[in-house]
Formats: sequence, structure tokens, C-alpha cells
Amino acid sequence: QPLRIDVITIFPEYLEPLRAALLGRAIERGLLEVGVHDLRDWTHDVHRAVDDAPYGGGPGMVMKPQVWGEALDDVCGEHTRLVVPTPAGRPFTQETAREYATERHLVFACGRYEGIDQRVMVDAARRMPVDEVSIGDFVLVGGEVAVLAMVEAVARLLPGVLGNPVSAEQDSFSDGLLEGPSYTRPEVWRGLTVPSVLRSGNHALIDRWRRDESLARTFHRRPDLLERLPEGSLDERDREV
Ligand SMILES: N#Cc1c(-c2ccc3cc[nH]c3c2)n[nH]c1N
Repeated sequence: QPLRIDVITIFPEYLEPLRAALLGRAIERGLLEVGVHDLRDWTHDVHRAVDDAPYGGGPGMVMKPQVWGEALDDVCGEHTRLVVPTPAGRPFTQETAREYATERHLVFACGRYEGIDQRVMVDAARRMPVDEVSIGDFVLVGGEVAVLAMVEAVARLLPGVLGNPVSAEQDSFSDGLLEGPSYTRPEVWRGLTVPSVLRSGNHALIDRWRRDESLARTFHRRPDLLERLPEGSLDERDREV
């Protein structure tokens, strides 16, 4: 059955974009299920408080464990992987997205303020796999934008979501390299031309040119990716680029 994704947040409206465009259509077609929940539905006080001052002092507020505990008790099930976006998380990469696309149920816990009381993740890990992940080395104000990015990265890998499934294989990072430049009509635009090899019709030459462009771009923009390539990824000719 389709992957089910649940998101718990104090700003459910932040997740509305999941209902639009390609992802919205995939949900309508039953290719995946998405539920969004307001964390405040699990509060019991008149102020619907979800945060409190940090033990040990310091700036900002911390999200209360009790509210999160009750929300996760209701939303998580026996096949759930809990994903908690945080700047202090392990890097979320294309490999992570591929792993998540094979799961049955993902629950994303969106923090705000200075984050969620750590005991929430410790308690959840008693019953299910828990991943604390980061989408990049920059600081956001909450987890919602990270969840939008992760859900899109995962959903596009699900069968039937992308019109053209081959592109998911050929996208950047699938062979460990960055995608090279792309071009379309017109042939000349503001005095700028399209590389002639792309109009040659010689597909062996075109594939070679694209590979060279990928290698060169990766070398200049992300040399770290070249270090991580599996053994034997680069042939003699590649090394000359
Ligand atoms: N993932 C991720 C994040 C975040 C993030 C996630 C959750 C909260 C909750 C309060 N502030 C947050 C920032 N910032 N930068 C990233 N790459």
C-alpha cells in the first residue's frame, strides 16, 4: 500500500504546498497519503501552551515533552519511522530520500523555538526508529520548510509520481556527480549559442560531452563529492577531464 506521511506542526498551513502541483496530484491519485496535524490539538490548557523555559537557562523556549508525547502516541504506529528535522541532525541526502521512499509510514515532527525536549526523541526511540536530520548547513526558524523539502525529495522517487521515471535516476547525485548544463530552443538567444555537439545527433558524443560537463562542474563546485565516489566510478578518460 502507498507510503503514508504524517506531519505534526504548530503551523499546519505551512504544509499546504504539499497539496499543490505534482505532489497534490500524486496524493489525489493515491500514490501516497499525507496527513497534517496541529500539535496544539494535544494541549489541555486554555492557553494551548506547547513551549516552556529551558532548564539551565539561555535564550528562547523549548517545546514541552508532554504535548509531543501524546501527539506521537496517537499519530505513530507499529511501522513508523519518526523523522525530526534539526540543524543538529545528520545530513539528509539523496541516499536518505531513497531509504525513506521504501518506508511504510513516516512521521515528521516539526520543531519550533529552540527545539523539542530531547526526552521526546529518547522515549520514541524505545518503540520506533528515530532520525534527527538536517537539510543543510544553514539555520531555519522551524522544521516545516525542511519537511517540505524532504517530502518532495522522497515523493518524487515513488512509482508513478514523476511523469518520466528515468529522470529520477539521471538527476544530480544519482551517479554521485552534479548535473551538467541544459539547453533548449532558440539556438541563439541574446547572442548566446547552444554547444554544437548537442545538435550533432551523435548520441555517443553527446553522452560523453555531458559526462565531461558533469565531472568538470562537480570538480569546480563540489570537489567533496568526487572524494566520496564509489571505487571504480571514474575511468581513465574521466580523470583527464
Ligand atoms: N532540518 C533542519 C534545519 C533547521 C531547523 C529545523 C528545526 C527547527 C526547530 C527550530 N528551529 C529549527 C531549525 N535549520 N536548518 C536546518 N537545516
